[in-house]
Amino acid sequence: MEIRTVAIVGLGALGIMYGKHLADHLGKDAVRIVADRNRIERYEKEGIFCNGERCDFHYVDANDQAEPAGLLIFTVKFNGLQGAIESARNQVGPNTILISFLNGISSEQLIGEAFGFDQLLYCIVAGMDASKIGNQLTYTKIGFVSFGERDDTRSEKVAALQQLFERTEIPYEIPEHIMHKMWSKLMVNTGVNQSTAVFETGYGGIQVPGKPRDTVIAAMKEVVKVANAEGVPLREDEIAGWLKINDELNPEGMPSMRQDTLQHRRTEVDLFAGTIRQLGKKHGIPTPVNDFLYERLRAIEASYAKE
Ligand SMILES: NC(=O)C1=CN([C@@H]2O[C@H](COP(=O)(O)OP(=O)(O)OC[C@H]3O[C@@H](n4cnc5c(N)ncnc54)[C@H](OP(=O)(O)O)[C@@H]3O)[C@@H](O)[C@H]2O)C=CC1
Ligand SMILES: CC(C)(CO)C(=O)C(=O)O
Repeated sequence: MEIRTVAIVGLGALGIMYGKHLADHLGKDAVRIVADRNRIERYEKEGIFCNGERCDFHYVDANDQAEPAGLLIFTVKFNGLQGAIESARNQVGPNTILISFLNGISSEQLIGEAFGFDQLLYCIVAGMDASKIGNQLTYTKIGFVSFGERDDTRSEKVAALQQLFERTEIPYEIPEHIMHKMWSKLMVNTGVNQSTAVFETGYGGIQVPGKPRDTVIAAMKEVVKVANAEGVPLREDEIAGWLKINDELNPEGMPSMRQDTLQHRRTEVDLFAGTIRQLGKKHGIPTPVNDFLYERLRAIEASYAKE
C-alpha cells in the first residue's frame, strides 16, 4: 500500500503549508487541492502565497469525477467540515486513507460516519506557527503530525502514512496512545487558542507571565479533570511540555482562533470550551474558566455583526 496521490480539502493556513510542502516533494500533479469552482477561481485570480512565494497548485473541481486519492486530508475549520466532506466525495475510493488535521476530538466522528471508519486514521498536528491573513501564509516552523489507529494497532494504513511522511520529510510521530494525544492537544487548544483570542494577543502574549498565560494554564487544568472523568489518563504535568513548545514559537505568530477573531470569522469555540463545558456538566465538574472563555468568545463573535 503506497500513497502516490494526496487530496487536500481546505486551502487555509494548514492546507497551504502542507499542500506546498507535499507538492514540492511529490510533484504538482500528485497533490490535488479540492474545492468548489468559485473558490478555485478566486485562488487562481488572487493567488495563494506561502512565505511570500506564489504557489502553483493543482486545483481539482469537487464536482469532477477523479481517480480516488491515496490519502485525503481535511484542513478546514470545523464549521466548514460538512461542506468539505461533500466536496471530497469524488476523491474517495475503497483504499483511500482519510485523515483530519482539524483540532478537537469531533471531526473524526463526522468523517467516519460519511466514509466509513475503516479508512480513517486519528491524528493531531502541532508545533507550527502558521498564520494566514488574506491569501498570504507565513510560517517558520512546520510542526509535526502525530497519528495512529484508534486502538493503536500498527496497521497497513499506519505504515503507508509513515512511509509517505518519510519520503516527503514531514516530521511525524506514532504515539503509544493516539486518543490520549488527541485529548492532550484538545487541552492545548482549549488554553492557548481561546486565551489568545479573548485577550487579543499572539504567542508573544502568552509567553510572558500575566493574565493571558494564567488563563491558558487554568483552562488546561479543567480539561485534565474532564478527561480523567471520561477515562482518559491525561496528567497536569503534560501542561509544561506544551507550554515549552508554545514558548518556542514565533512571538509574532498566532493560533488559528486568534486568526479567526482578527478576520471576524466564526471561531471553533464549540470544539474547545463547548466540548469541555458539556462533558463537565455530564460529570458534575465545574468549568468556570471555560465558561468565561465561552461567553467572551460568543460576545466577540456577536460584536462582528454590530460594526
Ligand atoms: N492554523 C494552525 O496553525 C493550526 C490549525 N489547526 C486546526 O486545523 C484546522 C484548519 O485550520 P486553519 O488551516 O487555520 O484554517 P483556515 O481558516 O486558515 O482555513 C480553512 C480553509 O478551508 C476552506 N474551506 C472551507 N470549506 C471548504 C470546502 N467546502 N471546500 C474547500 N475548502 C473549504 C476555507 O476556504 P476560503 O478561505 O476560501 O473560505 C479556508 O481557506 C482547524 O480545525 C484548526 O483548529 C491545527 C493546528 C494548527
Ligand atoms: C496552537 C496551535 C498552533 C498548536 O500548536 C494550534 O493548534 C492552532 O493554532 O490551532
